[in-house]
Amino acid sequence: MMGGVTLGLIADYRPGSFLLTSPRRSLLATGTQAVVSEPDPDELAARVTKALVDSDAPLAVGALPFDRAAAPHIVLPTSARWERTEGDLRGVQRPGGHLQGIPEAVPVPAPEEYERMVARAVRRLRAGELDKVVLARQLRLRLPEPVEVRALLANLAADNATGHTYAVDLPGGRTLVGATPEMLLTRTGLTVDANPLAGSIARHPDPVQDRLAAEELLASAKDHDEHQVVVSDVVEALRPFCRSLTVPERPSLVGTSAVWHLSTRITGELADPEVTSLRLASALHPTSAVCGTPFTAARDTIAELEPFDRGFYAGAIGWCDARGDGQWVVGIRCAEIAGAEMTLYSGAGIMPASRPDLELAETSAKFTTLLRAMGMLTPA
Ligand SMILES: C=C(O[C@H]1C=CC=C(C(=O)O)[C@@H]1O)C(=O)O
Repeated sequence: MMGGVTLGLIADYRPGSFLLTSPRRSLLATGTQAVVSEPDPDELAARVTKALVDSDAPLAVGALPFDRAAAPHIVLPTSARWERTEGDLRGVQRPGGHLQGIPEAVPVPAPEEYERMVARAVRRLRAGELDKVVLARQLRLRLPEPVEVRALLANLAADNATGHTYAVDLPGGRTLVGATPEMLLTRTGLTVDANPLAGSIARHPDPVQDRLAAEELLASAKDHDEHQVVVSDVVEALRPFCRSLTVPERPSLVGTSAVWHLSTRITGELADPEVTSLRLASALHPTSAVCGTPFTAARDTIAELEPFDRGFYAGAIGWCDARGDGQWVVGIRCAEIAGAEMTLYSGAGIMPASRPDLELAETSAKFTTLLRAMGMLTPA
């Protein structure tokens, strides 16, 4: 099925591997020497660094869950390979079939209930109880056959060449697979980069309409406010670790295959070279791009209104080496896969000016990243 197609490292992906692509290079890690699942961020970073120094593992890979108190899943693999990301990644044949043809596709909550959730959140936001909250929903699919993760990864990478395609094994025989446009944090020596995204609009198959959608986003006060909340939070989270920080005045526009986003690239210089990328990722995550602000009020609102546990959705996925360098991305535009069962996740930032119908439409657009890679939607 994948013959003759340039897939880079994805061709060697096997169940249990860890894959993270970026536009320039991709990482495939295999085997397990040790697993670290300590929730305390300082302790986690210290244990992972010690394990790396004491072992011959080239780096540590894995995921932090959305809930800071829940156990992370960090693995010391037996081997890791880097490869330049191929410029001409192409997808493989998509299984095909329209969503209506899938035997079971259950939205959780039902769309009208999601709109009610958003309306409740908007009332709280307008009453000043919090400034922003990100509310997510699921789409649960039961497929006729187990999901072919490698083929799905190939399609995700082909459709989302400017983002990060990932697969990470989770405890309990589940795999989190996705293609995120959002880089949480990269540490290279003393340099730290973060690229928060927030404020979105669905893309359009017609180029003229697509450009109009992008302009609508760039002109939207609600989306700029939503974006600014995230930028301020990321800057505040990085400040204690950095000697200096550079923050552009205005966001720029980035596009995935499905959505336009407002994006800001923040750069900093670390004050302490001992602070690892894993420690920084734990300090930043979950940002208000996936949770909200103030943090505690947003987290409690999510726990109260969302009818499921996010698990590793909206967590952080990445790697860290013995020097502390590494990269972590935000675990969105993803699905948790267990055999023939697939749970897709999609969230939207809710602000006082949010409209429930538009937030529902935004989450539907975000689902299309996975649905298109599964061949369940005609490509735009
Ligand atoms: C929470 C998600 O997206 C976040 C990232 C970028 C833009 C977002 C927004 O505009 O709402 C979300 O904050 C998701 O895709 O599930």
